Amino acid sequence: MNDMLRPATTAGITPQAFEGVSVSHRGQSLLQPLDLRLSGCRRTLVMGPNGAGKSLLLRLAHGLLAPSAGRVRWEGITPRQAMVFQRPVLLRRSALENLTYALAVTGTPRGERRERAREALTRFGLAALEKRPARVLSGGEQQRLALARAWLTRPEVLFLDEPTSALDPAAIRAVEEAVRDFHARGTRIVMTTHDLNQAKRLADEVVLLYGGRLIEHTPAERFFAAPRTPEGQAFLRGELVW
Ligand SMILES: Nc1ncnc2c1ncn2[C@@H]1O[C@H](COP(=O)(O)OP(=O)(O)OP(=O)(O)O)[C@@H](O)[C@H]1O
Repeated sequence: MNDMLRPATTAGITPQAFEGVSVSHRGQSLLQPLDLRLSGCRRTLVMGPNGAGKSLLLRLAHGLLAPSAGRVRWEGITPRQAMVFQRPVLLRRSALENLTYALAVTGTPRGERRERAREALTRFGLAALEKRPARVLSGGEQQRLALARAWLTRPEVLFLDEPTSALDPAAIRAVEEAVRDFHARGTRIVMTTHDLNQAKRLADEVVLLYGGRLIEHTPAERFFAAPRTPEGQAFLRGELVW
């Protein structure tokens, strides 16, 4: 079986460790030294006010940004990963071609690409739009296309950076449904959001950042019932602004 098509397994996703990781820029500290370990097939929701460092944390985790100090390492074989952004990065091609291209890059035989791409379009409610240029799709449609593309690569870990912040309620529901589907298929989810209710709906655990500091890494049930820290309590009351 082509390695890219190997099903993700819930048990064996390599843990990821942040060890003394910090980020600074021109002498200014953006992320203070933090230790964090993400493991298992969990849904980790990264929360915090604007500028807290959520996107930095995700970019570090996905290897898009190198830490200024410390290291981010996989405690074993680097898993298949995908990342979905607030504004999807799509090719200037049709919706279908965006997906067949992703399959080509990941080594899927030419003869299988169209059928698999069409299956994914159907799954994400985009079958009628396959010929439409991806760049003219609505925000919600583009996000679903980005999720369909990620779906095809069967990631073991999916990073999502504020994937719903520009979407209407129906599109938000569709993205949340997709996140649940990824997780049910055995994908670890690491996702940033501003939306407390969304975090309540989706999270197994919460990472709270504030002012570039890691404040809490807590099981969701405990966090939403009674956060350990004053910052966590203030955040839940809507009083932690920046
Ligand atoms: N390339 C960069 N150069 C300089 N400063 C940066 C850079 N990237 C991020 N920052 C700063 O680092 C801090 C954390 O940014 P980050 O984007 O991680 O915040 P965030 O928690 O995702 O915020 P938001 O909720 O507003 O998206 C911010 O003060 C931001 O201005």
